Order: sequence, then C-alpha cells, then structure tokens
Amino acid sequence: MNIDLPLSRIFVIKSPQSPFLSEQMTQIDEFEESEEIASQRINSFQIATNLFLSFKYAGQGVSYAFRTQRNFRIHVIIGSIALSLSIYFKLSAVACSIISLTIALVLVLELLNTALEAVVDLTVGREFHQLAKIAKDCAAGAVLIAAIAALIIAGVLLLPHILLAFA
Ligand SMILES: Nc1ncnc2c1ncn2[C@@H]1O[C@H](COP(=O)(O)OP(=O)(O)OP(=O)(O)O)[C@@H](O)[C@H]1O
Repeated sequence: MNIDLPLSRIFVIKSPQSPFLSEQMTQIDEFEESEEIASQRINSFQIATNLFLSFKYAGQGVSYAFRTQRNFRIHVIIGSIALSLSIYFKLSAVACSIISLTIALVLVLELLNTALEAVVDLTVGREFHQLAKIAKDCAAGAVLIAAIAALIIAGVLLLPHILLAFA
C-alpha cells in the first residue's frame, strides 16, 4: 500500500460521485508539478549565498522582533532574570537547562508569531478576514501557552529558593 498518497487524493478516490472529480484530479496533478518547481525555489528571492549571510539575516530577524515587539522585549527581560536567578541560586545543570529551554521556546514562538503576522498582513493587508483572525489568534495563543508553561516551570524550580532567601 502506498502510504505517501496525499489525503486530498484519497478523499477524491473515495468520492466517485463527486461532480468535480476530473477537475480535482487535474488540480492535484498540477499542484504536484508546481510543488516540484517550488521545491527548487526558482522564483524565490535568494541572497543568503553563504552561512555568514544566513546568520546575519537570522540576527536581523531577532533584532527586528526586539525593536518592534513589546512582548518579545518583556520575554527577554523576564527570561534574563530567570536565568540570572538560576545561576545565583546554583540550580542543578538539569534545572538550568529546563529553564533555558522554556525561555527559548517562548522566544522562538514569539518570533514565529511575528513572522506569521507579517505574512498575514502581506496577504490580506488592512482587510478583515476571518482566516487571518484565526491564524493570528492561534499564533498568539501558542505564545500564551508557552509563556504560562514557562511561568509554572520557573515557579516550581525557582520559587522555593526565592522564598528561602527571604525567610
Ligand atoms: N486582517 C485581519 N483580519 C481579521 N482579524 C485581524 C486581522 N488582523 C488582525 N486581526 C485581529 O487583531 C488581533 C491583533 O492583531 P495584530 O496584527 O494587531 O497583532 P498584534 O497586536 O501585533 O499581536 P501580538 O501582540 O501577538 O504581536 C489578532 O489577534 C486578530 O484577532
């Protein structure tokens, strides 16, 4: 059995009465051809020709998020405080690694949220679109969930040390 069969094709085969069957099959074939062309990124704007330039543009992305996104700055500040406290209280290597990973997760999702917002704005501009709302709300929701998880983890690992220091 061919397990690589696209879901859309399985759906079409299982619906022989579909009036759009041949049209859908043509669309799928065209899509597969265009996907091959797209994978070569012939029409893409490619200027990062070496590793150094790739790092430079990645750095510009982080810098853009820091300059323009208030939430990103807040997460960087809270993350830095949490990491400093982990070092100050001499938390174990495992605990420090877990805190670092949760901070990274929040920042990574914040960057992806910013990227998605840019792509949505590029696509729909100032027009209201229900799908644009879903895309932006879900991306923001992903950041929120990661931030709550980070707070819980920081609370579990750091709070006992903070309370002891003030006791
Ligand atoms: N084109 C659109 N169509 C429909 N709803 C939209 C559209 N653009 C934004 N929204 C709604 O407005 C909300 C805020 O969008 P906006 O682009 O201002 O993000 P933001 O305030 O920069 O978000 P964040 O704080 O996550 O960076 C979205 O979560 C969405 O509900």
